[in-house]
Amino acid sequence: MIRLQALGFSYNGRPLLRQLDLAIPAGDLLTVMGPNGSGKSTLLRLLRGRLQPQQGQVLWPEGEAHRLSRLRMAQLVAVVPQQLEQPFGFPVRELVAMGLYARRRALAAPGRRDWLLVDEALQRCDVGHLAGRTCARLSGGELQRVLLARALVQQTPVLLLDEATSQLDMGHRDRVALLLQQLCYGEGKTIIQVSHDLNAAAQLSRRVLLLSAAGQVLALGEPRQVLTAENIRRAYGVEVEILAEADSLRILPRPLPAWSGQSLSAAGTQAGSAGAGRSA
Ligand SMILES: Nc1ncnc2c1ncn2[C@@H]1O[C@H](COP(=O)(O)OP(=O)(O)OP(=O)(O)O)[C@@H](O)[C@H]1O
Repeated sequence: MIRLQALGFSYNGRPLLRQLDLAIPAGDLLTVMGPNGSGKSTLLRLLRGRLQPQQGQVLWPEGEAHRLSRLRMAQLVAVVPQQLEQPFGFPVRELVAMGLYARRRALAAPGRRDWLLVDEALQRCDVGHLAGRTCARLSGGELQRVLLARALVQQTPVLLLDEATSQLDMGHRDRVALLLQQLCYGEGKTIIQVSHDLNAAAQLSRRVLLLSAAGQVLALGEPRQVLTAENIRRAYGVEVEILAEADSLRILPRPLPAWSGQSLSAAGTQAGSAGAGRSA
């Protein structure tokens, strides 16, 4: 169980997350959603102790997140980032093997069992055929699957994904969605993901946390309770149609308005003006 208690955070005095209370039980599949700049990635950084809360706490069973060592945190949580900060010259198989280091005491070369683990993760993420390629030459979607494989090799109880499937084609997105469900519902991992994909969140998640543009909690709960037309309008300032059936929830965006010569500011489509809706 991870607990956020009255969590608050500001950048340069500009408040972002405020009074956030949240309990994340083991085995949760929580999707964090909200407009650009609402604090989703910041929340993930606070969760893994890379940022220190200015108010409140982020509590893991082992202690406050920002007080845990990097090694301890790497044994608890594997992160799939949006992208690599720098292009990597490593071969794919070696990058994935880096996920092993949180579990190994010495800097010894990986053994046979380690490489089996690496190859299994490569297969699960459908990047086995890329094992010998250089990371710097991968496409965006290929690299995202390689980074997911690295996270699997880390064998942590918790996975954090920051828009980790944003560059996948439809086929790979479905495949990774199934893999995430298997990891969570079949293998008991806790998954906390940031996503802009309302439909994937609706199908996959146990719970959704929807933030407002100002970084406050608009709604938290099961997808059906959170992903309502009203909440989506308040968060993003867009109109959607919700098709709710017994075993599925589909969110259909209304067609884009035709451009009729108005300026963007007059169209009022910015998420920052969430709640105002479209004036066009
Ligand atoms: N190091 C920083 N210093 C100052 N401001 C920052 C810093 N990092 C992020 N911000 C600002 O804080 C806000 C929240 O950023 P964050 O990356 O958490 O948003 P997000 O919800 O993940 O957005 P997106 O959907 O665009 O990925 C943004 O306005 C961003 O510009």
